[in-house]
Amino acid sequence: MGEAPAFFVDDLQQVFSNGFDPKPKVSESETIVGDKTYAIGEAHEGLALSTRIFYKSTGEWVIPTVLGTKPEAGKGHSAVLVNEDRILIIKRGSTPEDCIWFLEVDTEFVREQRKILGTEVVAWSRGVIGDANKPIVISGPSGVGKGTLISKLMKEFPSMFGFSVSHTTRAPRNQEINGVHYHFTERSVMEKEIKDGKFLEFANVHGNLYGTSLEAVEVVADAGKRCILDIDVQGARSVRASSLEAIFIFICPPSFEELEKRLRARGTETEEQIQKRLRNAKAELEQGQSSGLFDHILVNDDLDKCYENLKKLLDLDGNVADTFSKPSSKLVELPIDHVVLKIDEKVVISCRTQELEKASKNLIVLDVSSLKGGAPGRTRGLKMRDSFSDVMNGIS
Ligand SMILES: Nc1nc2c(ncn2[C@@H]2O[C@H](COP(=O)(O)OP(=O)(O)O)[C@@H](O)[C@H]2O)c(=O)[nH]1
Ligand SMILES: Nc1ncnc2c1ncn2[C@@H]1O[C@H](COP(=O)(O)OP(=O)(O)O)[C@@H](O)[C@H]1O
Repeated sequence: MGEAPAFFVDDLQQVFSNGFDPKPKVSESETIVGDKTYAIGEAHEGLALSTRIFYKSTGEWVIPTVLGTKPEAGKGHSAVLVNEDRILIIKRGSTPEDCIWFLEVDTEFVREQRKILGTEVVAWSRGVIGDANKPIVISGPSGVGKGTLISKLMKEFPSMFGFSVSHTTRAPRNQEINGVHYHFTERSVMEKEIKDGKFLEFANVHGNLYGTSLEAVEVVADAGKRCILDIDVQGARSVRASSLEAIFIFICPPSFEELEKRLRARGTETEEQIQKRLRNAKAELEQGQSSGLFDHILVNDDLDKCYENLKKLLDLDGNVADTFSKPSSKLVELPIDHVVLKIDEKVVISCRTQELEKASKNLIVLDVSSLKGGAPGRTRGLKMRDSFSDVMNGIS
């Protein structure tokens, strides 16, 4: 049988009596991960959960850079370390959509961000039961028709898809709206935000800085929609290395001449900019088609045909209606009072009840063996069972 590595503490101020944090916490949990102790605190209902780390070897407290949307404090929480790389937070008496969170402390994404930022880093993501639809990354050379295809998809399925609005330092084109097509930004501002860990990925493209903020992806996920990212090949590579689990699609032109024709016909760039985009297109086409980075390659010759193929690979062919896809699996409803225990790959949540005979009916079992992705936004793949026999059958 297993261990209970996490505990729940009320009125903890006396535990941290070293003067580091004079403000009394409503509650705070501590989770030990190797040499570090992660203290997650709730000061007041509605405020974001706070995180600080105690280094046993040096006896120091450190405030990390916290990435992602933080959960709001409520009526306390339980914390349990899973897979050695993330802390599962179960909020007491919270709504089904808001009760399961992960604080990533040593995932690939966090390790990567630690290298980039040169600071201690943790990242929040919300736990999702089952496998919600993966985000879609679309890449391809300038002028190939990415924007056109994405617009068609968003127009036909407005409730299903949401566009990740990138930041860029390039000037807006005539029809482009700030906050809709891009967040048009000063380079110095964007560089500062990159340093502050606000970006999932960024790249220099055609002489300008482009990047996907964590928020851009989270806003779409929070609206319950499937996120579409229009980013270059370098960006696709960064996303592939991150823990955002996505489908990667590369769009090719039927020929280089046709690409040049489309770019000129669009009439949005100067001759110098067109030349730069065409030079870059050669490298992008080589990398996109040969790197194994992309799951699918689509040739955009006839627009309608290409659009049909895009829909086919997203399982949208046939009579798929534009419906808001609610998570199909059952959501967790937790009473305020519960106890959490980790047994192998299962987290058992025992909801307290007065009547002993009902005890077995008040167990919720979360299977954390196949978690996918993570920050930014969502950790998918949590499985849930809700009877005692399931626990016994699942754990030998
Ligand atoms: N890495 C990265 N690339 C981006 C991002 N947003 C846009 N891009 C890419 O930047 C390139 C230039 O985009 P844009 O200036 O809109 O020109 P267009 O491709 O000719 O329409 C395209 O390859 C986009 O896919 C982003 O957030 N990150
Ligand atoms: N299959 C196609 N055949 C002909 N023209 C196309 C096709 N797809 C897109 N276009 C046109 O090519 C130009 C570039 O398309 P756009 O969507 O802006 O490309 P991207 O976003 O990849 O830079 C636009 O003027 C668009 O109307």
